[in-house]
Amino acid sequence: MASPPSSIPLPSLTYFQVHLIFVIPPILLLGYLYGPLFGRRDGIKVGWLMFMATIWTTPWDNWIISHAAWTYPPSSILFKIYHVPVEEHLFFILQPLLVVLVQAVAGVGRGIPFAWRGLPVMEAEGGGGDDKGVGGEAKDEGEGEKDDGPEQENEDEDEDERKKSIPPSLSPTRIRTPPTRTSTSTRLRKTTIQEERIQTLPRRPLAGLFWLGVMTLGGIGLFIPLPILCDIVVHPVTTLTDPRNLGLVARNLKSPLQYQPHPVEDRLFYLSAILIWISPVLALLTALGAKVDLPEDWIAWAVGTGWLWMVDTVAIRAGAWAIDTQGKRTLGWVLWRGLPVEEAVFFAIVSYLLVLSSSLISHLHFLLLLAPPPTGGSVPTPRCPPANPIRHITLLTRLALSPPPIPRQLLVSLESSEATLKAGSKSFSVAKLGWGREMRCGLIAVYGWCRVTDDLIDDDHDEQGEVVSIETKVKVGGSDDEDGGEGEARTLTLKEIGARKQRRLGMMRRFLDLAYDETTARGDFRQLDVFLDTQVPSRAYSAFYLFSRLIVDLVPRRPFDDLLDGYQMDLEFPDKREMLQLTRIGDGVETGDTLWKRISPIQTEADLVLYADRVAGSVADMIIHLTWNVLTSDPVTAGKGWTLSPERQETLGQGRKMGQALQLVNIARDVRSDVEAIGRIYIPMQWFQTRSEGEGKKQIEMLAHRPRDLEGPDAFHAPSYTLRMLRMAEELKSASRDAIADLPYTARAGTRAMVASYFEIGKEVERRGGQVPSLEQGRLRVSKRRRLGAVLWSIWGL
Ligand SMILES: CC(C)=CCC/C(C)=C/CC/C(C)=C/CC/C(C)=C/COP(=O)(O)OP(=O)(O)O
Repeated sequence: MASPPSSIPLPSLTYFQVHLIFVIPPILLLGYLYGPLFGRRDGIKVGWLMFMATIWTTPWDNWIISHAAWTYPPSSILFKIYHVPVEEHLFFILQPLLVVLVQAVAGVGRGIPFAWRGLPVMEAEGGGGDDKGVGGEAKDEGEGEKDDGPEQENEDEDEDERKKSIPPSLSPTRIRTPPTRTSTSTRLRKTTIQEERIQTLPRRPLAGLFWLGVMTLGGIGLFIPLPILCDIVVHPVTTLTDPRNLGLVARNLKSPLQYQPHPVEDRLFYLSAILIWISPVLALLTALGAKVDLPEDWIAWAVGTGWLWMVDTVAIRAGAWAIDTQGKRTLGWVLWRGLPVEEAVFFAIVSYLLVLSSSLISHLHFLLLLAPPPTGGSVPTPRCPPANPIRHITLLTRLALSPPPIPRQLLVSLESSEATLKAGSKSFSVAKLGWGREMRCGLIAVYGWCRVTDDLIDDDHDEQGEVVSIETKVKVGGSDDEDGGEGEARTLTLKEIGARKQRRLGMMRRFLDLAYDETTARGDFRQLDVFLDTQVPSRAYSAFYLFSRLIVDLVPRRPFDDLLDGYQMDLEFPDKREMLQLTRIGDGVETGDTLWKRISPIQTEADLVLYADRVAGSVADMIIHLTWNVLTSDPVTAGKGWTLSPERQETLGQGRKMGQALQLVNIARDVRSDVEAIGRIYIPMQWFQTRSEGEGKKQIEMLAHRPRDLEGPDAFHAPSYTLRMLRMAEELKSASRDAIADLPYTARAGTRAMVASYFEIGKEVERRGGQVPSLEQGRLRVSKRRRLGAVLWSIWGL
């Protein structure tokens, strides 16, 4: 272990210079990187750790220095407060900042900030009116089935799809039980299982005891000097009865503050002092359940420890401070190049404590989001902890002392929704980097629901974008059928497919009714859970469940209704075959007003903006509500009727415009592929009508019937439409961009990232002169690298 200190001389450094050269620059760099995400939760966490480090360490540090375990050349320091140099006090503050920032940067993509798989499931409680999900009455189910029977029958084909689309590690998102004759009991059982709860912060008494043991060892090392300890091992009786030894130990035990080290040597002094000082805190935190178990925790520990070892080595060798290596107060062992073992232990164990505390605080912040403790009244605890540090810490302490168990399904749903989004939305998976953890979690819930509902309405195409619903075999029946049979394969007619979509839309509206129902708001999820179990297709289950448990308190219903109105507009388009007939204009069909109207519900630019507002302005609305409720102490709640101040109304309006802009970019990109895949033309009919006589008719015919023809006099001329749409998008974007500054600070980077990620598509369309590919030619894609570049650039406001 020991190696001789290197003989290469180092220029001498003062303590402050050590900070300036080695400690402050990495903090500034990490602070710059993480700054846009550094919010209230991080601020209070770091502030708390700095405060605790200062009050816990200052008396100890004074005591150690007064016993000369280390010393400072007078020329190395500015001044002392009692025994401790002011630069040392600065260290108490900088070290937590450094370690927490490394952990935050290393874990920036992390969703759930603790490992939970493998934790035991608590026993499901039965009965009760609150969030137990058990005992859904047969009556409720019967009613649900009566209303929605046909939908359920047709949804069974979804089960196979679900299995394909969800990564095996995350399956099952919904726990299925084998089909039985008595479907009611099956469903009740399913509901029971889904409410299994997990204590994510189980107490760790053994770990606590371990650290108490270490503390005891520290005590022994401190109060019984090493020479006496060695004598005890060799001659226990004589040593333990020697009055001189007993006198020294007894005196120190009696008045620890007047502690007298062994006059000649006390080589265990510094090491024991470290252990006795830090172990009680570690014992308390680990007993409460704190754990260092995620990769980023270990990265932060390793980087923090390694860096500070390096800094310490350099500082000692440059004479900024000196550790007693003569064997009076230390073991005199050197780990490497002049770093005493005690210093190595000190930095390793302090970094460990910091990582442990920091991950515990993140854990508590997350519990506050998923399961806020009741306030006593009917008002739920805000999901954003208070800005006032005392109230903030008090709330976290309350949670640490009685951590709420979390429904297992909530954690499963969060992970599976994130995985679905990762596979389904390129823009989102890159843009989410700009958001802090709690917001990202809300976004996954909101965005996941929008995504799966959109898929349920639009599932005319499969993963590869191939049309599957026209003239295709759709299996009806399956494992959930009453008779448990496999069901017969048969072809659904277009009419049936249309009717199925309408039923799904109806199902979504009924879901919103139940989710925002007063009973649910009071925490009684029974009716809702029966609905989830019986009416929601399996592949959509996680997203609906997540919505019901997380979103209802954070986002009002209105934007979701808007979204469904947008879907309704989608359903007003003719089906593909009809569209192809209607657009066979050249075959002698006259394009009277009614014909244009039958081709698309989007007749004018205003209709297009209305559509974009419903399907994407609404998403902006949801996100903005999330930011207010997750990131500020001034939440917008159901209790206050979701009322907004005029300033917030203005921001919301601007935000919706931004959503519209992003949707227009999306539509521009997909003008050809939408026609091929789902038979829809989102270009306002007016744009065709106002072209020269015959030209508009020809253009729409070309688009509908030969979307793959990119060039030639008879090809659809996409740029005249796509570039026009992009201009509209650009105008909306410029009008609303400044409003991003009115969002909460830590929402700005994420919003900019979203905008940048989606607008990269627009830039690509423009770069191609407005020409967009058809489905067969491959969807226009922006490489992940380019998106990432745009997102990172926008996050730092560059
Ligand atoms: C300006 C202010 C105050 C706020 C802005 C508020 C925000 C974040 C607006 C953005 C809202 C948003 C993300 C709308 C969705 C737009 C859209 C085109 C969605 C299509 O998404 P996907 O289908 O997932 O796209 P890809 O699959 O192509 O990635």
